[in-house]
Amino acid sequence: MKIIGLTGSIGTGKSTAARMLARLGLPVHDADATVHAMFGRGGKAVAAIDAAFPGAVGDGAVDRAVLGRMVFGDAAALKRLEAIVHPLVRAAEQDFLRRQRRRRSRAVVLDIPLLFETGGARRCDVVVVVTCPRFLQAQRVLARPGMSPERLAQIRARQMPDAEKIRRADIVIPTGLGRGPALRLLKRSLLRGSAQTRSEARASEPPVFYEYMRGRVREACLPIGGAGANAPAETRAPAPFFPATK
Ligand SMILES: CC(C)(COP(=O)(O)OP(=O)(O)OC[C@H]1O[C@@H](n2cnc3c(N)ncnc32)[C@H](O)[C@@H]1O)[C@@H](O)C(=O)NCCC(=O)NCCS
Ligand SMILES: Nc1ncnc2c1ncn2[C@@H]1O[C@H](COP(=O)(O)OP(=O)(O)OP(=O)(O)O)[C@@H](O)[C@H]1O
Repeated sequence: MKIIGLTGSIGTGKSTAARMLARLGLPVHDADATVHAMFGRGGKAVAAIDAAFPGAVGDGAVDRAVLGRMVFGDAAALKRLEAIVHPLVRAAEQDFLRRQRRRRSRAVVLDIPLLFETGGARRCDVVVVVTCPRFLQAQRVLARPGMSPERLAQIRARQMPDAEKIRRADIVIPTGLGRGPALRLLKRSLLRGSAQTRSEARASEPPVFYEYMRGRVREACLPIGGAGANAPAETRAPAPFFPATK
């Protein structure tokens, strides 16, 4: 059974890509969703979070907004949280892999935001990284309720830089070109990649990926507007702006 790792920085399009892959018939394990489930009422992590982060649990469930405020700006607190959560996520992932092996699935997807940071790439046959330009990432994330430029900066500081993820990737999927192109690229490279070794997957990548990895395509994205003069500077497209493929 081929294990396809799917990762990318905050707001770069992991969940969207994972949904596309699920619709294509691949079983997907979503690490974020696992965390969210174990934080719900009766969830496996609630008691441990209550003990370690007083005030983060209310009505029998973890309040993720409150917990997020406690940890994203505090490296030591985040480490304590990860020490509680990551082993539980890993156990759930192993259950998933066992179930899929029993069902004789040929390929599965592990959607893990911190795949590289936690050494998870070693467990995968192929690693797919989704990416989009920084300003577009900021537009997407800052459109979420409760998000602020400060929170985004804190989370970015806790994640491996995009350029390093792209360097380590076997397959890179730019998501700034829209859903159609992302889906086409996923189909083309992954459905083949799921039956391939890592080096074969690298060799079969369409040229745009190589260009992207060499830094020759500065921003693979369509000129999407939306960030007006009063929007935070980081959400504005850098000028001059070149659409993909140059
Ligand atoms: C702090 C928590 C409660 C905030 O929950 P909330 O629903 O507000 O945010 P969400 O989970 O959707 O994450 C928002 C963004 O932060 C990123 N993020 C989450 N945890 C981490 C982390 N430990 N390090 C870096 N980035 C992180 C996510 O990948 C996502 O891009 C939650 O993210 C959490 O429990 N994180 C620790 C567990 C963890 O490491 N999860 C990552 C997948 S295993
Ligand atoms: N290929 C794409 N084309 C256009 N928009 C996209 C694409 N992929 C993602 N988006 C948009 O970007 C936003 C973030 O996407 P998504 O939630 O999939 O990111 P994520 O990486 O899972 O985020 P997080 O790390 O916070 O969980 C969403 O509004 C989504 O609709």
